Amino acid sequence: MATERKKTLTKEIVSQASIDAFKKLNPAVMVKNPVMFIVEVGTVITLLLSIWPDLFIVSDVGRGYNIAVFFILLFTLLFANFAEALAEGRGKAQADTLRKTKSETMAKLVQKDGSFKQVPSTQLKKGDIVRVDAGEMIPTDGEIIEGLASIDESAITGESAPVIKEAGGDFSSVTGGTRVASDYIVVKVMTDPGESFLDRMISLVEGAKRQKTPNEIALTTLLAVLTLIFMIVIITMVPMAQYLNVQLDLATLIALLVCLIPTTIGGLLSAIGIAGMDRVTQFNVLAMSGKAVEAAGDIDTLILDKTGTITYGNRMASEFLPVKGVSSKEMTFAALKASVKDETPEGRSVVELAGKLGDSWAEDEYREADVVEFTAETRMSGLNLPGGIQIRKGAVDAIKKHIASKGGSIPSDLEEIANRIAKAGGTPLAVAVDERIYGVIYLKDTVKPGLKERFAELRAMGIKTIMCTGDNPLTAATIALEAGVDDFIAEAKPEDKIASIKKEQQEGKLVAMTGDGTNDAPALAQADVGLAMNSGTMAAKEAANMIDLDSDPTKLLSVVSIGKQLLITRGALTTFSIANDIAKYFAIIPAMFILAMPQLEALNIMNLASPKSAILSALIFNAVIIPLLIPIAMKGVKYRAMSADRLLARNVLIYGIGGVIVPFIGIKLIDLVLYGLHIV
Ligand SMILES: Nc1ncnc2c1ncn2[C@@H]1O[C@H](COP(=O)(O)OP(=O)(O)OP(=O)(O)O)[C@@H](O)[C@H]1O
Ligand SMILES: [K+]
Ligand SMILES: [Mg+2]
Repeated sequence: MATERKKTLTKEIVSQASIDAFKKLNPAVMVKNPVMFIVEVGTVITLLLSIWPDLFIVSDVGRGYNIAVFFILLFTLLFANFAEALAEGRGKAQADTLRKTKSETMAKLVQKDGSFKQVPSTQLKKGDIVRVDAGEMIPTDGEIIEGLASIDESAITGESAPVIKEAGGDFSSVTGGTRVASDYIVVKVMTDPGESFLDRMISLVEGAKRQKTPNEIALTTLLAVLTLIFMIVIITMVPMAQYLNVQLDLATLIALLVCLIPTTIGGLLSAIGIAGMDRVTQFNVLAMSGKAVEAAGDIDTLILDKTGTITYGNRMASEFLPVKGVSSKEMTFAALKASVKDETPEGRSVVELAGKLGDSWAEDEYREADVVEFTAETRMSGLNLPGGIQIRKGAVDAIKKHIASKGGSIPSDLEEIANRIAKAGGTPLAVAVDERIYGVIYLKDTVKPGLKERFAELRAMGIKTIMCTGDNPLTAATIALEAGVDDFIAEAKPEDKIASIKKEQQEGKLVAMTGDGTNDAPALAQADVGLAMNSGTMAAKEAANMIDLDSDPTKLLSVVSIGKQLLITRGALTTFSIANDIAKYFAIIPAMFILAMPQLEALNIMNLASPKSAILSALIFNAVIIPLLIPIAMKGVKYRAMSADRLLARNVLIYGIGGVIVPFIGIKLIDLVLYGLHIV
């Protein structure tokens, strides 16, 4: 499981990011980031001043100073753009690989008369029927309507072991770009050109449609307001300086402004978000939005579907258990009759087991029968024969109700047999012909390994796990115990799954849901974080805002950590950035005004070489801190499982106090170097 894709930063990614850093200087792109846009405006003005030093007002600072400020500002912009481009780089590289998978294939379109016509895969529309044989690539997304095959999904999941897919049930969806390894399948196309899973995956990993999350928008607004406030502060300094007879030329004012506005977080903000999304992808989880990843960081409750999520979901008939007074043979035949037209994997497994026990059926006998298909609502399936005979199998309580409504009696040992199966974690299905119950089918399923430990970790993070299943309470209790969830809800219909999510949400909790079935789709859509298993149905995958390519429900643990890490990283670097700006203020102002106001000497703890040196040193520090923080922005601040309050206190301490101290040291060092080299 959990195959972590190891794709580190390659030389190509770094060199591409260097080129992109220049491309991103385009003001139309830049304007989306107000803080850095102000820096860009300042850069342009200092460029003009480098050419015509007296363009706006007569100044005696000299061309060299203007040129120095211009270059430092330009590098500030390039460093910020580089951070963003680097964060985007891995996704872009991955998108290129996926695009190769998408290369044009020919598909065998099934015609009305049953013959095939070769058409390019890009021309397939919703509703088309195609046949795919062993060795061929599945041309686009769809659902298997005939056949059973092993599918190599490595192109998408990176997992080399093939998976079995078959018509009917929760394992019938196939993805374009994967390959049929053995046998053949007939597939009904479910997406129009350009809307396939692979298309969505490509635009996701390359961040083409990346939207700012509400948190990011709020922070961007805050940063813009801070920028405005600092602009006012700088403008009011002009009359003050005039009064004190201190010369404040334009380049100095721009440099001061850039030092004071939150350029560090302004420059790294989008890189932090993109890197967070990318880290989720490295865990083989596709997140449809950054908002979902952030929500994962704050999840209180996790609701899980049982079959196909906690268990593997290949519920197979393993035994037929007749009630008293019914022979084994009669029971087997009743189970077979109830399942001959049931196309779900459960139904087919009953037919298979009956076959092994020597029973078979004649197609003709059931030609006229009405099929009663299984639904999660009725929790029954079966046949209505022409003579009026009703054959049913289904959840024991559902069959009991059905029999009671027909005036039949319940065999005395039914409960005991069903409970025995349920206590072993199996699913009992009662079988009835008209008003008589014949016995119970024992459906076996296997719990996925390693869940208990992972659920315990979620518990340590303060996340409650609830299993929600359509199965009976006894089976649910057994599986819940085996899997180690905190709580369970049994005999749940699709609307009960939604209701349980809404209930938690109304208590102000953020809810995650993992599921795989079509009946989970509404709940996946309702949850704040909906994680669909890749093994599941198309409907589930479409409703969810995340898909786990490894179909491992505990993957949510990793997503939660990444979400928390993303929120913490953003908070930590914002704290650091603002603390930095305040420190810079105290470094520069005394140095600038010391000659005019010797009383400031007490504040001049840095003792910088000259006002110019103070400004240039602060500006250089302001620029280089961005690339120095890129690793933290990309990797994220390490998340430790501790209470939110303690975590906050810890980060304010490290990044707040660090943010004040680091610039003092950094600026002093740069000042010493500039002075030592006789630059200022
Ligand atoms: N083919 C079938 N025919 C008749 N009854 C079935 C069939 N498959 C399942 N059932 C019964 O219906 C119940 C609900 O099945 P379903 O697969 O919808 O569960 P669910 O709501 O998805 O929950 P989970 O997947 O967690 O078990 C099962 O527990 C079983 O008793
Ligand atoms: K700054
Ligand atoms: Mg299910």
